[in-house]
Amino acid sequence: FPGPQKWVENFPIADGVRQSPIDIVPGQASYDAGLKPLTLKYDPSTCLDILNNGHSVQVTFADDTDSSSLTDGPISGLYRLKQFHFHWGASDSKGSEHTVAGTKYPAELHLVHWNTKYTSFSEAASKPDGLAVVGVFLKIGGENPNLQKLLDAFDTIKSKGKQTSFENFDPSTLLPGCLDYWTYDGSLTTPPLYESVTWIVCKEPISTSSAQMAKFRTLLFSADGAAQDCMVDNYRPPQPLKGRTVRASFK
Ligand SMILES: CC[C@H](CNC(=O)c1ccc(S(N)(=O)=O)cc1)c1ccc2[nH]ccc2c1
Ligand SMILES: [Zn+2]
Repeated sequence: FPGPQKWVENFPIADGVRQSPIDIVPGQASYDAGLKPLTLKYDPSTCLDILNNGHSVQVTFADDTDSSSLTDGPISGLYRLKQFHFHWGASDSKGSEHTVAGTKYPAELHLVHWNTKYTSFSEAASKPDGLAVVGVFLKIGGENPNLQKLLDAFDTIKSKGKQTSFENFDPSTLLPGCLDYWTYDGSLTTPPLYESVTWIVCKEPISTSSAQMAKFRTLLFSADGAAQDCMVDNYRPPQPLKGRTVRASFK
């Protein structure tokens, strides 16, 4: 799985017009009074399992009903929650995919939703209005007890391909108190880099501790039995804006 600089060889869209992540410059974002507050309704009983997919740690949800969904905000219609995952660095000085006026956070949470005008995530994933991803920055502060529930499962999913059941987790416990956001048209940040994502990046970070960040770094990119390769720096750096507008839901 070659690094971001090589992706263009197999995925030419890596040089496309709406690639993600980007550097968000608050002073250049345009406030849009027409943007609605986000409506995020999550049902913990839809939480299924936690997986090391070789690129990140992912918590997957049952998406056969509308019970965990995103509506309003910058989108129209209803998008169902499919999964959430994280990106993080080898140290607390880097790790987020989006940056804010050049500032990197130690990690970034992505809550991935798909547009129910399509019949499945896989169908939606390649459509220009197919996905909506809510991004939440993690900053170093107090220990996060809600995050700890995830971290406690990491020992059983250390290597690539490992997964274990993970039930009754409420992803809204990982959201910041204030849901002010920036939004722009972008892409998946890993191959196939489809330009199918309405990005919704929360202005307010959530807190985590340095010790909790260290726990993320105990995961492995490598499968059982292979040479141990620590899962760190699984973030794509910011991509060219190419004339896109970033809108703010707040003044
Ligand atoms: C269509 C891609 C998908 C796998 N990738 C993802 O689901 C995904 C989701 C979110 C983000 S991010 N960081 O932007 O939030 C990046 C990647 C995917 C889904 C089903 C598939 N079947 C075969 C291949 C295959 C690939
Ligand atoms: Zn992501």
